[in-house]
Parts: sequence; structure tokens; C-alpha cells
Amino acid sequence: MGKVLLERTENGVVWLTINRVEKRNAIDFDVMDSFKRVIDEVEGNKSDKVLVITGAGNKAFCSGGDLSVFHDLHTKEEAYQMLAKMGEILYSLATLTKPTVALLNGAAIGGGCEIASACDFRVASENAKFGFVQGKLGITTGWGGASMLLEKLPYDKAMTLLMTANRFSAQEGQGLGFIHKIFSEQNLKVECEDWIQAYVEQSSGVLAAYKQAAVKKWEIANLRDRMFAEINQCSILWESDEHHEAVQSFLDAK
Ligand SMILES: CC[C@@H](C(=O)O)C(=O)SCCNC(=O)CCNC(=O)[C@H](O)C(C)(C)COP(=O)(O)OP(=O)(O)OC[C@H]1O[C@@H](n2cnc3c(N)ncnc32)[C@H](O)[C@@H]1OP(=O)(O)O
Repeated sequence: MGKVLLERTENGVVWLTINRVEKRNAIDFDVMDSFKRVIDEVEGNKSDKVLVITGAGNKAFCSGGDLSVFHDLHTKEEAYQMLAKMGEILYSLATLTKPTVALLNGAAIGGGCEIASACDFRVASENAKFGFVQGKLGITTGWGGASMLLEKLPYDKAMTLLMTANRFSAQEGQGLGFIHKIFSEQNLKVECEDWIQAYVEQSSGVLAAYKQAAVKKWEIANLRDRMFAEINQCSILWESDEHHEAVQSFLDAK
């Protein structure tokens, strides 16, 4: 089984499942490459109407960057290369001309929240938790997540999520406007499919036109440049002892 699973339904829904249960669906370079390939494919494929991203199992949507791999990156330059690679992928996910959904089947942590922020909609299992915990690791969002979040949530709500670095329940996330809909854990996929149906029923042209309106707004707001300034900022913090010591303690605790 690959690290990313792909499934297409007859009505045009593409399911991308991060399949690394043992690492709580953490993102490594292989997963990044698969994301890029799938996003490009979905953009070009006329019969693909909606992209849903989720995680395998019921524990995690995505635990962010694979700390066991990325802990080997020490300098600002090394960190920037990795962060910019995923930043580019998340910009293309955000600006995909089709609706995108993050289905939080479990915990979304760090970069997992950045992937979710790149999507148009975030829906969650009743037991899902999420947190932009980067601050607790001595870094900031390194994949452009803060810039995307600030486009999508009211300022105070986005800043609460980012600046506290706390973990929140799906229900709290709904109050903060981060989560749009909560489904039962038992019927997660079926309930999500039912909810997506209203979008799938629209023509591809209508969906693309609305998405292009959003993309135009983000172009005017220089979203891409802001994401890369954010990525640069994170790469500077990445070099700090605070960051390396925090990651080392996470890895040592396991
Ligand atoms: C690098 C980019 C940066 C960004 O730009 O945002 C980031 O993403 S920083 C990364 C932030 N992520 C974290 O800090 C993740 C921390 N993980 C957790 O909080 C928890 O693991 C969890 C996701 C809430 C799941 O909890 P639980 O179900 O209790 O599982 P365990 O904690 O026991 O973990 C099982 C297993 O998975 C490994 N793991 C978890 N997360 C990661 C990760 N991000 N990278 C690598 N490995 C991860 C964990 O070490 C355990 O491994 P074993 O002990 O070998 O079983």
C-alpha cells in the first residue's frame, strides 16, 4: 500500500487519503510528491469535481511534518527548501479551480492544520481535535498556513488559533469558524458524501467560476507572496535551539 491512496467515485469526488497510520499520517517528501501529482491531475481532469483530503484510520487526519525526517534539517536554507516545497503545493491546493474539502477523521496537528486551511471546507469527525501547535515547537506555520487562515477566518479567531498554539475540539473549532460541519465517527464517510452532494450537483463551469473569483481575490491580496514571506520567517526560527530541543523532546518521549 502506498503512503497516499486515491479513489474516484462515479459522481466526480476524488478521495486522497494520507496512509501512514503508524506515523499518524505525517507528511514526508514522498507524500508531498503524491499531493503534487494528485492536485495537478485533478486540475486537468474534467470529470473530477470535488477533491476530499483525509487520513487513514480514526486517530489522525495528519500530524504535520514528519518530525523524525525533518529533524535532520538544521540550517535555515535546508528548512526553507522543505517548507517552500510544501508551501508551493498548498498554494496550488488553495487555488485549485474545484472545491476542496479536508475531512478531519482524527487529530490535525501543526502542518495538518495548514493542509486543512488550504482547503475550501473543513469538516470533522465528532472526536477530531486540531491545533496549530507550531508555537510550542519554537516555530511558526512553515507551509503558509497563517496567510491562508487569515484569508478565511475573522482576524481574532485566526490569531487565537495561531498565537495560543492550543489544541481544540471539533466543537470548539466550529465555534471559531474553522470547522464547517461535524459528522458522527461511525458514519463519517457516508455523512461526508451526503454533505458533498450539493456541491457535486453543480456544473463544473459554475464551480470553477466561483473558485476563480476567490483566486482573483487572493491574487490581489498577494497571498502567494505573503505565504512565502511566512515560510521564510519560519525557516529563520527553525535554526533556533528552542525548536531543535522541542522536537528532540517529542522524539525522546516516544
Ligand atoms: C514541519 C512542518 C511544521 C509546520 O509547518 O507546521 C509541522 O508540521 S511541525 C509538526 C507538528 N506536529 C506535531 O507536533 C505532532 C505531534 N504529534 C502528536 O501530537 C500526536 O502524535 C498525535 C498526532 C495527536 C497522535 O497522538 P496518538 O494517537 O496518541 O499517537 P502517538 O503520539 O503515540 O504517536 C504514534 C506514533 O506516531 C509518531 N508521530 C506522531 N506525530 C508524528 C510526526 N509529526 N512526525 C513523526 N512521527 C510522528 C509518534 O512518534 C509515534 O511513533 P512511535 O512511538 O514510533 O509509535
